[in-house]
Amino acid sequence: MKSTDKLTIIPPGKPLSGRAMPPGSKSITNRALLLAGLAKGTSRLTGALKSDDTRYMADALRAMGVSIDEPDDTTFVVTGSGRLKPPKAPLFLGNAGTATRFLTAAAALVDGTVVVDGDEHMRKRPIGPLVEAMRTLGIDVTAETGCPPVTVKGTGRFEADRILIDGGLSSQYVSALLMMAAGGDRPVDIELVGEDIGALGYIDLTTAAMKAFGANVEKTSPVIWRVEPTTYRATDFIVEPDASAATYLWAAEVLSGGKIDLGVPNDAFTQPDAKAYEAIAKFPHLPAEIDGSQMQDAVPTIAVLAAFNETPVRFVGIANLRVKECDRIRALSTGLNNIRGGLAVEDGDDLIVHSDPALAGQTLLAEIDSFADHRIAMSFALAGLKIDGITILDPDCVGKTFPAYWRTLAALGVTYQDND
Ligand SMILES: O=C(O)C1=C[C@@H](OP(=O)(O)O)[C@@H](O)[C@H](O)C1
Ligand SMILES: C=C(OP(=O)(O)O)C(=O)O
Repeated sequence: MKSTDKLTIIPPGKPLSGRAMPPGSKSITNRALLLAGLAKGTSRLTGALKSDDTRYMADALRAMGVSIDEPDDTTFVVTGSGRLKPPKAPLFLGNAGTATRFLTAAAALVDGTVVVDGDEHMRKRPIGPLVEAMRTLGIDVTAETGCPPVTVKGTGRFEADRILIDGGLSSQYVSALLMMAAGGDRPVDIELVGEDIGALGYIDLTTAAMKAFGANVEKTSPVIWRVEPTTYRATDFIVEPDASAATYLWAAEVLSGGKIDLGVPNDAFTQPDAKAYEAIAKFPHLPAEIDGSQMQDAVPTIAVLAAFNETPVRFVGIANLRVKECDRIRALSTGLNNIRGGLAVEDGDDLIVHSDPALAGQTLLAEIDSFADHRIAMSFALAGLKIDGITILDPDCVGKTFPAYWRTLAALGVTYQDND
């Protein structure tokens, strides 16, 4: 589809049915790219995601001396030398949280200076806890604003047998340190401090990927992981489909009353957002309270679905949605209230969606600000399946994780108004 600054969705008026595959997992692709880049030898990653976030990771690794070929749309062939080289210029990582956090820690394994930077949105996303934890290892690292840009002056080694990290704002700090730790010269215990961490399932994804690349990592208590200094071994690796992307298709299915074949069973995912299936399958009887803490990226999907539910839904455990690509709690309440005033209320860091099944079939002209956030654009497109007049601004932002999103909906029978 051609690039456009707005896209109006025409409600299909029929159940959406057919085959629609989500792309490869962003989270797993970016872990596998990094681990393959740190390994010595050639790794073949298949089923991988090609999108803005994975391109930023791949290009950053290329800038650090890793050779990466792309023989087709879902494969990366990665050849590392076993050591990342200092890049000649700052690494620009757009608004890719995974790439930014993972490479900040990995930069400690580089003998030289690495500047990790991103776009104006990334420059507002906190990285202070990760920077502080790295400093306690004697690594020279600075982030003046507590957000990128981050400057890491690595020596290629670090000395630590214990790292304390507060993962309350982002589990990615913990994942970043875990992946770095296998490149050390002695066993390291990584210990969570502070209150809650977000989705623990992302840590499991990290340790599973590390093991696949030959690392020896073990959970020795509910808050401690021990990582042995194995470095990484090149391997062939299959990336599973993206569970967060799957949530839009699951929601489109229940909203339209159709049958969408994702080509992968809903219980085959190892990613945290796969938990969303259970909630989505209850539509139009979603629970009165949904804890989003362990399936954070699925909350926008379920929140828009909740607008059409029989009864109101309160989303709890979602405070760190405020520091994602945008403040997602605000973006959701703004978009829902734009569709119909009073549809959503922010209560502290909870979001209450005052459901109204009668929204379906109405014409309500609403231009939805995506706030440059792929998940806001993709979620509100779901409202356009039922309400006539929903226009998504900046629809191209879906390129962050699901570049084929609009084409995928079109293949299921969704049409768009030509706004030109
Ligand atoms: O580790 C990962 O792959 C991710 C962790 C989550 O972020 P936080 O840990 O920042 O909550 C999630 O929102 C993000 O899309 C991907
Ligand atoms: C929060 C997200 O991304 P990241 O933190 O990787 O930028 C997301 O994809 O919803």
